[in-house]
Amino acid sequence: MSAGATKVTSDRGTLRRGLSLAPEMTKGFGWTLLLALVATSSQVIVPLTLQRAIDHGILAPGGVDLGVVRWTCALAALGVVVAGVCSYVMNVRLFRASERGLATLRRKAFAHVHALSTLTLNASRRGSMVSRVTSDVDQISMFVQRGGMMLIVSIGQLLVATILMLWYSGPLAIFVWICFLPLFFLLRYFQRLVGRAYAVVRERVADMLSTISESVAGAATVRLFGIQPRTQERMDDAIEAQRKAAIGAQIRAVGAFVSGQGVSGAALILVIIAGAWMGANGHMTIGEITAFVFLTNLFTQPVQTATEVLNDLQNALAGWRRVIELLDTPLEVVPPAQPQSLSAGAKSVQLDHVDFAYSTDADLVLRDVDATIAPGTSVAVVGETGSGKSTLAKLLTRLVDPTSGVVLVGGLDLRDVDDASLREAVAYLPQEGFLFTGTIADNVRFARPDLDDAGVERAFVGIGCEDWLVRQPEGVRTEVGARGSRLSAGERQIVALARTYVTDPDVLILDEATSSVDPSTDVAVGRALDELMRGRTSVVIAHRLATAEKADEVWVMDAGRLVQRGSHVELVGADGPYRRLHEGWVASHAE
Ligand SMILES: Nc1ncnc2c1ncn2[C@@H]1O[C@H](COP(=O)(O)OP(=O)(O)OP(=O)(O)O)[C@@H](O)[C@H]1O
Repeated sequence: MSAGATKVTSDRGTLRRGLSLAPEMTKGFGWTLLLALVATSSQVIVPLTLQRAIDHGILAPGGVDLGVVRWTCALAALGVVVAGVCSYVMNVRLFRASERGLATLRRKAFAHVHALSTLTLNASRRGSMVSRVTSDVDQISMFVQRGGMMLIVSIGQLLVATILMLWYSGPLAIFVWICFLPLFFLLRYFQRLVGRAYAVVRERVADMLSTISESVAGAATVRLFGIQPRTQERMDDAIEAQRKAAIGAQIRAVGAFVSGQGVSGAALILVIIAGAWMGANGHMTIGEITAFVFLTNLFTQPVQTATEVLNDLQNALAGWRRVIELLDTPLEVVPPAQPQSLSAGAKSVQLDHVDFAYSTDADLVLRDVDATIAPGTSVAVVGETGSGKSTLAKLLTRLVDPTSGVVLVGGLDLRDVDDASLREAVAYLPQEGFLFTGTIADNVRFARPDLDDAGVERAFVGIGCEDWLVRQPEGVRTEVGARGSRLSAGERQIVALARTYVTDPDVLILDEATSSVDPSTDVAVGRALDELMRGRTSVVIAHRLATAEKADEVWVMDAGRLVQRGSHVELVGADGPYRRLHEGWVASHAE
């Protein structure tokens, strides 16, 4: 997606911003950190007690002191239990906090997708949006739940191990650090390398999901046109690109991990050699050397872990960046600062010298459209394909805002109207009413959740389609299938019309269906439309002669301009584009 307004580039910036978007993730973090520290500190009790047990118990000057061995073992056991309990509680807390935070992030991302205008949604591929809300957030969750916790423990472990190593032997502790210093630089290098590789992976995953969702949504078209091989090829390419990117990133990550392991092993050997030398020269006791080897292990673990965490972290950062980019995509239709509500009752609709272009560098698709519709009257908008009819409908429903000029409903500039009030007062019916999986009643109820089955039935009576409803196998409880696939196009329209009817809007904007439906359904749809439009201010993008004839006024659009307006009878009588359009309609009917 190209529309990221604020580019967050630095890892730290991304992390800070990401966490601020999901504050639940860091809520109570202090306690979690404390638990991590207690767990880590308890772990180091083992090498400490081991040293005591060897030096003051087993190798005690006066012979084996079983008392010391006993209490040191008991202390070690206590350390292990405390470490286990703290680690358990810490994990649960971390898991809860991260899941809450991720849910918020998903919700925010999803809400933003809905708030984005249809333009942005068209421009950036929907699959990419889906991947931002799903798999990108999953990557963040993997890091926060696994890597994040490991990182906290590791840092604590590194600190505690260093302090204790310094306590036992300053020179040997410094020696261990010197052995690991090259690894820290190597890790920085790998971090950059792995980071870039994972950014590519996230993009490839998004591409793949886009391709999959498009192929699934267009499955029928693919089959009808026999383009399975081409579609399969596109899918294969997307999957292959994702596979290659993932392997490339994994190879780099494994490189980082193996370097960590190599350096850790080498350091341990060097410590044993150096320890043995120091022991031989009387600088350290056997117990201290043993404890030191344990501590070195405690030190190397986090360093190795860091290489693994790096993997998750880079993947998560790449995901986080994409989620942030989505959230930073500016809304084209900005909510009003001081929202106003539309008053109840019939409303006028006015276009005041409206120009519109789909983007700043595109040509105007509507030019100086200036007209008013009186409350309760109907307008049929006609014109050649591409003349701007649907764009006009988008402006009237505020799916987009004018480039210049004003759209007013009930005397209010739509840009000042509260969204809920606008959706209540102005209903839009697209050519293909979108139905969700569920029953007919569920779909009608979306608009009015309080409605019972009888209320839904009344809606069908209201639009004159009760005969159609009784023919459905289970009445209002008939399942419509995914996206209404069990109903015909015309039947889907009937349900969509009933859904609009129950919202009782004051203004209706509808795009008349062009798809032909069987005659009886066609009659039912026509009747429903008439019922729905009765007494309401209506704008119909008309594709049929009958609709234009019935409307109080006809608007003729041509190349983005409103070139003619008047009643059907007036316009047919005048020499102009409408008459030509009308002749075309009549001719096509006569065929
Ligand atoms: N999302 C979009 N982005 C960019 N340009 C668009 C977009 N939608 C429509 N257009 C352009 O705007 C112009 C008007 O399109 P519009 O869909 O309003 O025409 P229409 O009269 O409704 O056509 P039809 O009768 O075929 O539906 C066309 O040139 C079209 O290419």
